[in-house]
This record gives sequence, structure tokens and C-alpha cells, in this order.
Amino acid sequence: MPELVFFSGTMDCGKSTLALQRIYNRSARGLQGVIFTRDDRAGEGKLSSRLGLVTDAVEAAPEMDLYSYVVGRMSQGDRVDYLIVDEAQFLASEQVDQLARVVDDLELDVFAFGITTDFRARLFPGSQRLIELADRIEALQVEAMCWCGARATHNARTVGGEMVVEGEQIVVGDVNHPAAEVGYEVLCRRHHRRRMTSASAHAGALSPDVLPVASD
Ligand SMILES: Nc1ncnc2c1ncn2[C@@H]1O[C@H](COP(=O)(O)OP(=O)(O)O)[C@@H](O)[C@H]1O
Ligand SMILES: Cc1cn([C@H]2C[C@H](O)[C@@H](COP(=O)(O)O)O2)c(=O)[nH]c1=O
Repeated sequence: MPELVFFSGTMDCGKSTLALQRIYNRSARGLQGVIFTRDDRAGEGKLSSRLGLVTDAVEAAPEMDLYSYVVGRMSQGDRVDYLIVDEAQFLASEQVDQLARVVDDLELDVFAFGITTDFRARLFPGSQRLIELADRIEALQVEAMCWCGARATHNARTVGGEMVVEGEQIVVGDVNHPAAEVGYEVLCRRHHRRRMTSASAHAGALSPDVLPVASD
């Protein structure tokens, strides 16, 4: 049975790497997929991983009908065995409905990869619709870690090094760029709630004010 599968996790947990591995393993067996992405850091029409691998992809623009695009490719005689969609959190919810239609009407597997929640710990529209419609949701095996050592479950945004909880939902950026105007850091829920990034935690640990003081 073909499936709509949502591989979800935080930033930097290996989603794009897994997408590229799936493409590689299928192409080694002669299978051809349509590879969609949206707003990848490497630029338009690219699917890239931090391990340095990159492949060409179709940019899933905001108004693009993904179902019609795939039907169009098949009508031209292109072989389409499956779909990969990276940065799926950025899709409009209608586009996720179109992916479900690809599974049900064209009987193709669709593998979507994306982060579940934004920097405010709110669902992205694309991720919300994937959670609603997916046959299966898979958590990535290589979890990213918070600075405290716990599993990272949340994405923090920093502006000028400070964690923020207000702003546009979509701002393309990366982790491990603390000096960048807009950067990201993965955190556990406890430290996301307390707005403690690795930088502010380090500053806090150095401050005698934050240490417990005995009253007698
Ligand atoms: N220099 C490196 N050596 C080994 N593994 C790395 C290196 N850089 C990144 N990685 C791995 O790549 C993962 C990020 O992969 P990527 O596919 O770009 O993540 P995502 O798409 O989820 O943001 C990291 O969690 C880490 O496991
Ligand atoms: C949390 C959050 C992230 N983004 C952007 C930042 C990156 O460009 C992508 C995530 O890519 P990755 O391959 O999973 O690292 O999403 C955003 O626009 N808004 C956010 O709140």
C-alpha cells in the first residue's frame, strides 16, 4: 500500500540526509522520484544536507499544485515512482492535501521531511496538515541534543545572539551561527520554556547571583 509518511524532528537532526539516502537507495534500484523542496538554505531548487550532499529538486512554490505537477510529468512520459518533499513544514496545508491525493489516486509513496514546530513552539501549517493526514509519522533516530545533554525537542531562534519568541514564522537560517543576525539553536522543552540557550546558560553559570544562597 502506498503511504504518506512524515519524517519529523527538530532542525539539525538529519532529515535532509535521510531524504538523500532514500533517493540514493531507490535510484540504485532504478527508481525515479520527483524531489520537491522549499526554501532550502543552499538556494532555490536544491535539497541539501549539512553533511555536504546536495541534489537538484523542484522548488514547491507557494501556489504550486503538487498533484497537477506530478500528473503533468507523468503525462509527458516521465517515470515517477515516488515523491520526496523536504522542508515540508513550509508547504501550504492545501499542498499537503495534494500530496495525500498523489498517494491515494496515483498510488505513489510520498516521503515528507520537516520540522514540526517553529521557534515559538507552534505547529507550522504544513506540519499540522501532515500530522492530520499522514499514514505514518516517524521520529528521526539520530536525535539532536540540547546543550544540557537532554534530547532536543524544540527550535529556538536567536536575533543578535538573544533568544526571541516574536517575529515572522519563516526566516531561513541555520544552527551554529551565533553571530548571524538570525540564528537557531535546538533545545529541550525545559530550556526552551526558560529561554536558556547555550550562550545565556553559560553566562548564568558564571553569575554568582543565580546560584542558590543558604539563608543561615
Ligand atoms: N561534520 C559532521 N560530521 C558528522 N556528522 C555531521 C557533521 N555535520 C553534520 N552532521 C550530522 O548531520 C546532521 C544534520 O543533518 P541534516 O540532514 O542537515 O539535518 P536536518 O535536515 O534535519 O536539519 C546532524 O545531526 C549530524 O548528525
Ligand atoms: C524553527 C524555525 C526554522 N525556520 C527555518 C530555518 C531553516 O531554514 C529551516 C529548517 O531547516 P532544517 O534543514 O530543518 O535545519 O526552517 C523557520 O523559518 N522558522 C522557524 O521558526
